[in-house]
Amino acid sequence: MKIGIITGASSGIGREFARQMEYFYQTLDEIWVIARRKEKLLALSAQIRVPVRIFNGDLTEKEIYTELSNLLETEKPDIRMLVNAAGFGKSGNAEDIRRKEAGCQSRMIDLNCRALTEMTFVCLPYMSAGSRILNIASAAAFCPQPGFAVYAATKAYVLSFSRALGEEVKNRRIYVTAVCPGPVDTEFFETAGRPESFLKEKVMAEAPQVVRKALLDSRARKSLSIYGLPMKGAQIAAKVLPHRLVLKLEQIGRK
Ligand SMILES: NC(=O)C1=CN([C@@H]2O[C@H](COP(=O)(O)OP(=O)(O)OC[C@H]3O[C@@H](n4cnc5c(N)ncnc54)[C@H](OP(=O)(O)O)[C@@H]3O)[C@@H](O)[C@H]2O)C=CC1
Ligand SMILES: N[C@@H](C=O)C(=O)O
Repeated sequence: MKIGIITGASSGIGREFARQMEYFYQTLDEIWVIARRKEKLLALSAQIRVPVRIFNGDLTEKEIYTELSNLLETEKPDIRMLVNAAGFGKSGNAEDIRRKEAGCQSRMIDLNCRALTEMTFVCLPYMSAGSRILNIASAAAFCPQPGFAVYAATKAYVLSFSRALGEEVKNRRIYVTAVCPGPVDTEFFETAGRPESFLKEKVMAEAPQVVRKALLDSRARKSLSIYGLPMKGAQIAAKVLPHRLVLKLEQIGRK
């Protein structure tokens, strides 16, 4: 059985991957989707031609990994594509966030970093030559971001982990792509709060385009997928300019 697995499929970027995946992989037997909101996953499954298997759970808790591992062990599917999209952010000074919402940033690290890593290791034994992993990092990974400090740090982890893992599994012909979008119009900002920088509002992208580019880049075995000129510019700027200067420019961009 050939399958795709998508975390964070109940909304935004993850849901869009679920919608587009069947067109990129015409031979998939099932798509397995993971998120906490079951009703959203049920609604998604009604929109997709390929049978969808729903895993309703919290990726920061261990139960979901036990359920998934047991099923993988029983069914031994060939995972053709894993998309790690579950994640969240929170705008504001890190210390203020901690004062107002104790535990929020630790949960963010747990979901954005630990859960993504654990999902990858749970799935890798069931991946074979030509399989793909897409880890949703962010353009926030390119440089530290005051006002998004912990979030940007989690995404720097995702980018670093993905690129190193990509080298480690290359000899098995498994291809890893770190997807680094700038702001995308999804429910993300309901949790994160509207972007502090007016520049982010100006470059807001749509999930279908970001996902289409990511799937094409994955097909082309690229280790990095960056949608749109503004974010490509941001990546180059973060590479060539001293981060001290980029940090100053970011502070000017904050409202
Ligand atoms: N939107 C943006 O501007 C950008 C987003 N990203 C990244 O893209 C990814 C997807 O975000 P996006 O689609 O925009 O945001 P959404 O808020 O629309 O989607 C987040 C998804 O993560 C799931 N999720 C959240 N917490 C948990 C949890 N504890 N356990 C399981 N699933 C969870 C949510 O499902 P549920 O609530 O049902 O559990 C939802 O499906 C994230 O990693 C985000 O950091 C990167 C760059 C830009
Ligand atoms: N890239 C976006 C989130 O990851 C943002 O910077 O708002």
